[in-house]
Amino acid sequence: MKIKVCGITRPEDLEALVALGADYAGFIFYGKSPRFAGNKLDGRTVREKGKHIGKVGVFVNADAQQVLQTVKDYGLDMIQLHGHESIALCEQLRATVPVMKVFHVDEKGYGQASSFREVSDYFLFDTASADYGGTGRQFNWELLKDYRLDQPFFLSGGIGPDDVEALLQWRHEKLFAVDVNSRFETAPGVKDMEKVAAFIKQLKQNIKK
Ligand SMILES: O=C(O)c1ccccc1NCC(=O)[C@H](O)[C@H](O)COP(=O)(O)O
Repeated sequence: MKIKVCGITRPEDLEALVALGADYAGFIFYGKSPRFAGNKLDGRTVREKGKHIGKVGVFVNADAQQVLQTVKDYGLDMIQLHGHESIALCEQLRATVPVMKVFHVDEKGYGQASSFREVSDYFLFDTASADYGGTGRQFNWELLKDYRLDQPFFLSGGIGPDDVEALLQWRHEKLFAVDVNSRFETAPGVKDMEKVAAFIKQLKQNIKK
């Protein structure tokens, strides 16, 4: 199982993630997020310090030009579309960069994921919220048990330091990565690297695939 740590806003946190062997770092390019990276990290820093980690840019209802310029500036390896982006926009962007479309999970299911299967490389499943993401709240993972699409998914939403055992127990053949964020912070955008280190170590040491 891969690990993505989202909401990185400090060069030292990016460096630490690389040293810890995290698979992906997430950078939020959504101005209303308290984890907005656009005014705290410049492209050169991210490209240089993030050479050995997958760099994922998180966008919410941004237009194609803004996304593509950011992909170029920051050397992003994948984009995470966390808002109400259309199938057409995903298709357009995917011609340049791999796309991970986000769906919010509730009792009704996991949104329109099946309609986006031709235009997404991955899905990310997060907790439903008006703020889009970073809620620190978990959804019931069992709601994904009937997920049968081809796309591998990132499991997200309120995953915290105490969830290692539950993650190791929970099995789904399409579970590709776990995404963590606000439960590993001392303040929004400031990661608690001791907690992140312990989480990565425990998960990587015990995971079977
Ligand atoms: O984290 C944010 O502030 C955020 C705001 C708006 C859109 C997305 C955002 N985060 C994207 C992520 O991928 C988070 O890791 C995901 O929502 C889970 O966050 P958390 O519940 O805090 O673990």
